[in-house]
Amino acid sequence: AFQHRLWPEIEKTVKQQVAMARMGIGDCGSGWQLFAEDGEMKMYRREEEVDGMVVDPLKAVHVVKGITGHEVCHYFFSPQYRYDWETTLEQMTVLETISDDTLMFHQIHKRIWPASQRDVVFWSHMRKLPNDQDRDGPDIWTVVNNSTEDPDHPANAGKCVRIFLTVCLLCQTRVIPPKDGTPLSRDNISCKITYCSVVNPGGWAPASVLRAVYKREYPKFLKRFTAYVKNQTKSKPIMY
Ligand SMILES: O=S(=O)(CCO)c1ccc(-c2ccc(C3CCCC3)c([C@@H]3C[C@@H]3c3ccccn3)c2)cc1
Repeated sequence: AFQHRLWPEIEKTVKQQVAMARMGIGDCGSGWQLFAEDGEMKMYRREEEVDGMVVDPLKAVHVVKGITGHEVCHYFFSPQYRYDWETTLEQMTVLETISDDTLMFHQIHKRIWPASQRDVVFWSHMRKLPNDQDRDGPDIWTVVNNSTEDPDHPANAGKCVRIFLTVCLLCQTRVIPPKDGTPLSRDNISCKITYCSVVNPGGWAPASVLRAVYKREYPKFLKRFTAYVKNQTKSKPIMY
């Protein structure tokens, strides 16, 4: 197939991000601190600063009943649903369709007072991965979003401060077949979701403000997004 200029970077980043997402939280010595918990959802962060800016890596793990990893990645990747679940989104543009599983986006996010408004340009790639731990287990699905440059959208040219991010959504479907051999239903499936993100806010913003934004927005985002996928899929055939 035709090699897009970004392909080597996409390959490398996906492998790297998937490997990191699969690593557990490790013991508390690993610097991950639990900062939000809601039922099956657990959110961890590491406090890190680059050039005095908060870039706290985030790792969330969640188990959601009744949906598959393919369905979670489909609704996360596909642009047509994004305004339904991404509450901080003010504008989203698909800049390039690199392939049917790889897009380039420009997004302007709502201003979060007192920080100035932010925008981001990133490529987004969705992929099914072989389940190398359990050969005949269900596949693993992932979406990786990674900031990139676009000559038509230079950073900090307009009113927005350009942010930089790397995001990995890794989903593992679990199937527990019913004892009595009846056909599988959504009651027999669940999805283990690992969401990793590192957001560099671009321009300086007070650490206390950013950490408050992260603490509020990330749990809200993951709960809202997973509830959205459950609602969208509940009366549709299971997409494995
Ligand atoms: O997973 S994605 O690729 C989904 C596609 O949309 C993605 C996730 C998060 C962001 C994002 C962009 C800007 C900001 C801030 C930084 C300073 C002021 C605005 C934030 C802060 C962390 C808070 C936040 C967290 C989660 C959701 C929305 N807001 C997050 C962008 C994309």
